[in-house]
Amino acid sequence: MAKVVAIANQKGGVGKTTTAVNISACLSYIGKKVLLVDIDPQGNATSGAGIEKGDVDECIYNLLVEDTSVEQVIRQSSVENLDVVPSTIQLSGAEIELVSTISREIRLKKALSEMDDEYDYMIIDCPPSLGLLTINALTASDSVLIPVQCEYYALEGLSQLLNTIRLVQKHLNTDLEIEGVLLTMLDARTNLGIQVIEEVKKYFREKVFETIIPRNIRLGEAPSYGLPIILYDAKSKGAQVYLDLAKEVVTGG
Ligand SMILES: Nc1ncnc2c1ncn2[C@@H]1O[C@H](COP(=O)(O)OP(=O)(O)OP(=O)(O)O)[C@@H](O)[C@H]1O
Ligand SMILES: [Mg+2]
Repeated sequence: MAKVVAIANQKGGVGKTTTAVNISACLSYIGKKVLLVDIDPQGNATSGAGIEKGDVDECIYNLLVEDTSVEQVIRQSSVENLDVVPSTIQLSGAEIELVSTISREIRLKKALSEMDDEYDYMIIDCPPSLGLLTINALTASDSVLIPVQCEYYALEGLSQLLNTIRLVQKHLNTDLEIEGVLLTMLDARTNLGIQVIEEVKKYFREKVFETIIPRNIRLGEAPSYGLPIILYDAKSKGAQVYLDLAKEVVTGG
């Protein structure tokens, strides 16, 4: 049985995709079979995992809206043991098209359950919104990992996210848990970063991952080569911290 983890925060640019791609690659690196599911129309996780979006015929859109089987959509990535359900800009229309679809919130869950025995982990990269795509991700997941950027206003918007998680728990997925809160893009040279860490820990307590992701130039560069950090620069700080995070997730940290 695969463990399904959604990477979600409706705030843009907090490190969701960087985390989804790199935790997926690091889980594969330590021997797990992983499916990275891109449910963001921007398709950044797709290209970050080395898949050329222009070459994708059938993507997650077809799976959500047209009942295409997940097997038909899955692609191999540049990493051994890591497969991808790609997304393209086509998905941007899905939210509106799904509105009139029967069981619109459980489309992804149904599709992924077909592949449940094939993988150890499924990691879902969510878009920066709390619409039907993110609801589909939360409904399909066992847990949600929340990246929070170490900057001023870090906690802003999190109450809306927690509210959405509670609604999903109540109506669609009673078993959904919070995997943890991940602090990202820490600039250790500033006091602000330290303050944000304290603030987030005060609020989320033991739910905060021990691993903190620093700002690391190599992490920012890797996507333009279509490579996860563990392949782009295995010796970098970025590779080390995402490997630590993957281990924390596996051991239940
Ligand atoms: N730890 C890091 N160090 C340096 N750059 C980073 C780090 N994490 C993310 N970035 C860069 O910051 C930008 C935003 O990160 P990312 O795309 O992962 O965020 P996101 O939450 O997925 O954004 P969106 O909400 O648009 O989907 C990207 O250019 C990424 O390469
Ligand atoms: Mg993203």
